[in-house]
Amino acid sequence: MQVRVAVLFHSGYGHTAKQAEAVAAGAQEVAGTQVDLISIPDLTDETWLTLDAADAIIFGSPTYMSGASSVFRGFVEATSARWADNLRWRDKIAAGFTNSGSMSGDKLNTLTEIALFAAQHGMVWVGLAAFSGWNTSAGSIDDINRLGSWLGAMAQSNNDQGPEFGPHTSDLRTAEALGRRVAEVTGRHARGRLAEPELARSSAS
Ligand SMILES: Cc1cc2nc3c(=O)[nH]c(=O)nc-3n(C[C@H](O)[C@H](O)[C@H](O)COP(=O)(O)O)c2cc1C
Repeated sequence: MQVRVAVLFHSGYGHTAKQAEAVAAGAQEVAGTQVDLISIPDLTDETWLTLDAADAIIFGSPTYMSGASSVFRGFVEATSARWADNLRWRDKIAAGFTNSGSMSGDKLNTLTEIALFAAQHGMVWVGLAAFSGWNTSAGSIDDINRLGSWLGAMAQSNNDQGPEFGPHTSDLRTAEALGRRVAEVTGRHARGRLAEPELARSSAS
């Protein structure tokens, strides 16, 4: 069966867009996954329907002033019509990613914002599930999850360099890992939902 994963993001200067492309590439590696990569300024009536049809949505925003960008927040508020429609996005898989200039830069707050937003929609949150890297004497800047996040994928891009130089390659591999994981979990979730009537029949008999 095919599952649909949408990657929905904002990027003011192109760095988070690169992270979003890596998330999408990771999801695309999982057989049976259709991936739609959607930038918030490009949202149309049609791409809103793509979000409605997705089995999973992975949300991404740069960290601006300790939280999601105002463009991303505008999108969050625009989803309230879906929320009011009896939680139209209930039970979709959700995940998140963010990128900022500093190693911390308070970007955990951005992921927390995104996770709470997904919870308000009744979505099912999927974290990174990858041990933190770069935190032992033998660790390396090239480790997966070098910034040590469980909630979602974090990336860092130098403030004085354009997106041709950042985010760091290990953060892009971490983003790919998030995309892969979400696609795999979404496949399992979708297959489980398909099997529900079958399971109900066998437990009733
Ligand atoms: C308005 C603004 C606020 C920012 N606030 C933070 C911040 O709180 N923490 C941080 O580490 N970097 C901060 N930055 C740096 C950005 O997160 C960083 O440049 C990032 O790579 C931008 O991603 P983008 O190119 O996708 O827009 C800020 C940048 C801008 C423009």
